[in-house]
Amino acid sequence: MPEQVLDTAGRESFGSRLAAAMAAVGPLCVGIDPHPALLQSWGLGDDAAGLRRFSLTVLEAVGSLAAAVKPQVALYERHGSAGMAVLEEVLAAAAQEQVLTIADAKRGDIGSTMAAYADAWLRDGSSLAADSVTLSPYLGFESLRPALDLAALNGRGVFVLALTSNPEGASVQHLGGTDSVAKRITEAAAAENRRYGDSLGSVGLVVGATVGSALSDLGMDLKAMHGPVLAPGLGAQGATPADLRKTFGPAYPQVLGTSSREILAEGPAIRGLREAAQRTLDGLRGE
Ligand SMILES: O=c1ccn([C@@H]2O[C@H](COP(=O)(O)O)[C@@H](O)[C@H]2O)c(=O)[nH]1
Repeated sequence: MPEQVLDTAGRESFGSRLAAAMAAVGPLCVGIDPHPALLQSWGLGDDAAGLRRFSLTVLEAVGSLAAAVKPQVALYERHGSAGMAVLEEVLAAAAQEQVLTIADAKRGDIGSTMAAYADAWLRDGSSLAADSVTLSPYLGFESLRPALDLAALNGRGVFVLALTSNPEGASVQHLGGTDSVAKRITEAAAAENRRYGDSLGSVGLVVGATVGSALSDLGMDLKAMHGPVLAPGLGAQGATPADLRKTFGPAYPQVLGTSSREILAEGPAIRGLREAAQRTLDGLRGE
């Protein structure tokens, strides 16, 4: 088992909890993305009741096969307050079942507003509190400080966008060549993770499974970043577990592969969802 690391307030850090979950279960995160087309194919309404049934079914099916689940916040938000109430229930149900959560909210703003986002997603007692949240560093990595500090205080974590899985991301993230925007974000995350020594830090990055040779082209050292790497792009976006191993090389042990639509398309049967998640997990484990 990985070494247990404590955060500022003396609780087990997010990085330590995630490392333990990845060691116990494997490097799979399942995305909970209740797209309208999926709700329809599951025979559910595109409404709060449909969202609730969809999300709790996914959790029941894959909770024991996933180191974490990642609800896509936008797909709850499009239902307004009723959708956000369902998201609160899903986050609470995952916590009850001791499945780690990554709220895929991609928040980012000036520091004073960022503090409010941090309160929503990372503060004890918030109805939306998750184990971790995705953040956008477009206003500058340091603008994320309120979330970085609150996460470190509360045993929670963040995943900062570095190299996203969509082809358009390169037009911003690759700028600067060997001193690229993405490399600067990676270095800033590495600096945050120094407090955790050689253990997995609580400041992770999002790097798409689809980025090909970008890591070596841009000279990005994810191993030295010492944090978890959330890698979307498996399945529906075309990447395979073998691509992940090739793309991440020596940093592969830090990588949490995440897949949504490819697995979700096998619902609503619990068995279909579980088999799809198991196939992805086997691929990620190299079995
Ligand atoms: O670079 C990124 C960052 C986040 N995502 C999110 O991950 C899932 C992927 O869903 P699939 O159905 O497996 O394609 C989705 O919620 C995205 O918003 C990403 O794809 N790429």
